[in-house]
Amino acid sequence: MQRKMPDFKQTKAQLRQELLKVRRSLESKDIERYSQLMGRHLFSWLDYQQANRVMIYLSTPDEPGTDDMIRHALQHGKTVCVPMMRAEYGLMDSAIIHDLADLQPGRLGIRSPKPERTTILAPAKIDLAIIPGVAFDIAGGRLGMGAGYYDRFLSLAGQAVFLGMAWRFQIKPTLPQDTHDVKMHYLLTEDGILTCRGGKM
Ligand SMILES: Nc1nc2c(c(=O)[nH]1)N(C=O)[C@@H](CNc1ccc(C(=O)N[C@@H](CCC(=O)O)C(=O)O)cc1)CN2
Ligand SMILES: Nc1ncnc2c1ncn2[C@@H]1O[C@H](COP(=O)(O)OP(=O)(O)OP(=O)(O)O)[C@@H](O)[C@H]1O
Repeated sequence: MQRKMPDFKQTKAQLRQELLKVRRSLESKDIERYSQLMGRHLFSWLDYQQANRVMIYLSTPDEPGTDDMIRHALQHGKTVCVPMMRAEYGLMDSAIIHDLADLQPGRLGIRSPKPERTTILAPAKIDLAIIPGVAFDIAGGRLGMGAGYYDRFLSLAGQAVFLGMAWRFQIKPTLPQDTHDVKMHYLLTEDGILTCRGGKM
């Protein structure tokens, strides 16, 4: 007999599986087009324009692409940092990069900064964090890959505006939430930027 997960965890796991299946079925030309639109929404947003230190996730092929955002932020003189997973599962740092060439293939199919090319930025110094998700809800709730990397990390980034970034179909009215789940202030999709209920104004 299969061991039963608690209901809550099971609901999250099931939802994660369903949404990832849809995400992985997207066509690359749509991914490219929608990612470009998302870039345009971001670049014209005041919170982005005013941010000096920006943390941007390193996209996998089925996620909204962030390479153009990284290039744009670097060209505009911002300090850009990216997630660097530690050897201990569930823990990560933010590493400053100067170029997309500072990256290499990493664990879990996610690119990672080359350690010799990067320095760590304290999470408390980040102004804006652009965060991936498997799903978000309109109150800012987030469902991630299920390892708790971002929940742990963002609890240390108290200064930052949290911008969740996902395809429109990943935004749900409500998601199951744990007490440790960190809430997004805004969501970015191909349709634009949405302010989360109870988020920073
Ligand atoms: N681009 C990106 N970077 C990110 C995240 C993310 O969602 N997207 N994360 C968000 O928190 C963290 C990584 N979290 C992850 C946790 C588990 C799995 C995972 O189990 N993946 C595979 C197994 C892959 C393998 O073992 O090779 C799976 O989907 O089955 C992936 C990422 C930090 N960096
Ligand atoms: N701040 C935290 N402190 C301690 N444990 C945590 C914290 N955040 C998450 N966890 C634990 O990590 C595991 C995964 O959490 P959860 O399902 O919320 O991950 P997620 O948000 O989907 O993943 P990720 O952030 O990697 O995308 C859970 O067992 C959870 O209890």
